[in-house]
Order: sequence, then C-alpha cells, then structure tokens
Amino acid sequence: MRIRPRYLVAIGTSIAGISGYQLYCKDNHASLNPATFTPFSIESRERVSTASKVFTIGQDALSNTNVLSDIWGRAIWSIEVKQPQLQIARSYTPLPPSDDVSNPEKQIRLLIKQEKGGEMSTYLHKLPECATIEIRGPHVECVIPENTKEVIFLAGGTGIAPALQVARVLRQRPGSHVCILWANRTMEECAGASIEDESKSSSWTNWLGLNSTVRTFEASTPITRQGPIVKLLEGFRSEMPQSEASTCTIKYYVDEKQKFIKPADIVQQLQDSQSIGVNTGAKIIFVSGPDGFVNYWAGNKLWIDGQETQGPLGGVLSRLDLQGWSVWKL
Ligand SMILES: Cc1cc2nc3c(=O)[nH]c(=O)nc-3n(C[C@H](O)[C@H](O)[C@H](O)COP(=O)(O)OP(=O)(O)OC[C@H]3O[C@@H](n4cnc5c(N)ncnc54)[C@H](O)[C@@H]3O)c2cc1C
Repeated sequence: MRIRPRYLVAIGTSIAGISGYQLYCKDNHASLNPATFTPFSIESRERVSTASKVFTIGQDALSNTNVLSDIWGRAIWSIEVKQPQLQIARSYTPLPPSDDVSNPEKQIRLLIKQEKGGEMSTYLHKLPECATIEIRGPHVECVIPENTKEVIFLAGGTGIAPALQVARVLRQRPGSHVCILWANRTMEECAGASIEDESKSSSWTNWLGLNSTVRTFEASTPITRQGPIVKLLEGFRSEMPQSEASTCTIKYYVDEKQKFIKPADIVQQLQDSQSIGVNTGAKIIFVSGPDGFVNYWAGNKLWIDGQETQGPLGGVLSRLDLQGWSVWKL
C-alpha cells in the first residue's frame, strides 16, 4: 500500500509531537519551580499516627535538579500543593531527608496532618498510592541569617518540620546551639520519644553529658518503635558534635501526659545560653505550629495589604526578658 506524502508528513508530525510532549513531560517533572504547578507522583506514604503521614514525592523525577540544594543550606522553605477539583492550594514544609543526606534535592518528604474537615489534607490522605499531585515551589519563608548560631525552636504538632530544617542548617555551622521544644497532643505523634523527668534534668548542660546521671525518664513512658519524626530528631542530636562549643537539645512535651512547655523552660534555655556565652551573632526564637500555639507564645501575625506580616510581639514571650533574642513567628 502506498502512503501519500501528505499523510507521511501528518504521521511524522504526530510522532514528533508525541515525542516532544513526552520530553516536555519528562523535563516538566524535573522542573519544580515557584511559578507553575508541576505534576509529581507520590512514591510512598508512611503512617506517623492516626492523623499524620509522611509523604515522599517524586524522588526519581527530582534526581536531576539542583534547585533545592542551595535553599536547604540557608532557609526555612515550603512548597504548595494544589487540589485540582477545588483549585485550592496549601503550603507544606519539606522534611530533611533521612537516609541520603548528601543529596537532599533527591527528596521531597512532607509531614501532613489530616485536619478534621480540612479540604486539602483530607484530599491528600485519601489519594491512592502512586497518585499524581501538583506542586509549586520552593518558597522561602525565612532566611536564617549567616551569623545565627543560637536558636530556640518552639514547635507545636507539624510545626516541627521547619524546626528540622533549621537544625539541618545549623548543624553545618560549627559552634551552633539548637534547642527544640516540641509539643504534641498525644504520645502517638512522637512515638518512641523519651519524656524527660523535668524535676531532675532541664538544662543544656544535661544534654552536654555533664549531668548525665540525672537524665531519667518517666517510668510510664512506653518504649515503642521510634516514629519517623523522632528518628530524624534523634539523628540530628546524635550527629551534632556534643561539646561546649556545639549542642543540640531536644525536649518532648505531650498534653495527654500533662507535660506542657512552660515559660520556665524558655527562661532556662536563655540562662543556659548566657552561661555558655560563646556566640555573638543573631539569636532567634522561632515559634511554629497551629495559630493558637503561635498566638499563645508570640501573639498574632497580622495581615496588612494582603500580606501576612509578623505583627508585634505578644503572648508569653512578650512578658519574658529575652536578653536580646529576636522572635520569628512561622
Ligand atoms: C508556610 C506553611 C507551611 C505549612 N507546613 C505544613 C506542614 O508541613 N504540614 C502540615 O500538616 N501543615 C502545614 N501547613 C498547614 C497547611 O498549609 C494547611 O493549612 C493544613 O493542611 C490544613 O489545610 P486543609 O485544606 O486540610 O484545611 P482547611 O480546609 O483549610 O481547614 C483548616 C481547619 O479549619 C477548619 N475549617 C475550615 N473551614 C471552616 C469553617 N468554615 N468554619 C470553621 N472551621 C473551619 C477545618 O475543619 C480545619 O480544621 C503549613 C502552612 C503554612 C502557611
């Protein structure tokens, strides 16, 4: 059968078109960018608790891009996920990679809590394995000043994700002191965490090992498998050189255990910082979590001309002598 030249042109054009589209899709996968939503597949989901899961997204598709390597080293950042039917987007904060720390750009992992009645989080939790989601980013939420080596991080619930980003940045700065106070409603959100007996141990010096004999834990705390977030936190703690020049303190607080972050915990950290007294750079207290948590500790953020701003310092922190530390609400 003879095929007319004009059909050959049409077939050739179609093949070229399909190949071009496939190439475009391939490139498009690798081009996470802040302006447009790009499809990525969900590679896996790991349950953290009844309400929370860690989603791993587009690991292979991201393997050729360097877009994230710079940002991991200097900032708190997020990405947006789109819900295609409702055309809404929500922000999420990537977790540092757990296994292949040298190639962070290969992974986007998100800790997502399913909110009761929440449109996006429910949509994401109900998606089947290998589903495609559209993401846009990275978006810088806060650049950590180069001279910052001391950070206290008050985190509530999924607000722990930016704390892990900060820990990762400071781990690369010799002489850094990171203190993360993480509050959860239930024990299952931080399964495997050691809940400190606060009457016996409360200062950075204890984590330095100077007081290690009094580091005891609530007898009622069940020894369970460490959840993925606790694993990440404990990984940071053990990787950070524990010396007087460099410390990583992590404390867990759980509502159902009647263990809450108290103003005295912050005062203690400020005093410990003063006694270590090695750093002169910008010292920052970050507050991250649900609105109620942020409001309680640092006051409301304010919307001005359609932009969310820090607003004045309020809440508990405004009543403490912060000794020159600045506060950043996330
Ligand atoms: C920079 C940034 C980073 C973030 N990072 C993370 C992260 O790493 N992990 C994470 O889990 N979340 C993160 N969030 C929060 C996330 O963006 C979403 O806000 C969250 O997932 C809830 O979205 P949703 O669409 O499921 O809930 P929404 O539909 O927006 O609802 C939120 C809550 O409000 C209630 N609600 C909704 N409508 C009403 C109404 N009419 N009346 C009364 N109550 C109502 C819902 O029941 C729900 O509890 C981040 C937010 C920001 C800004």
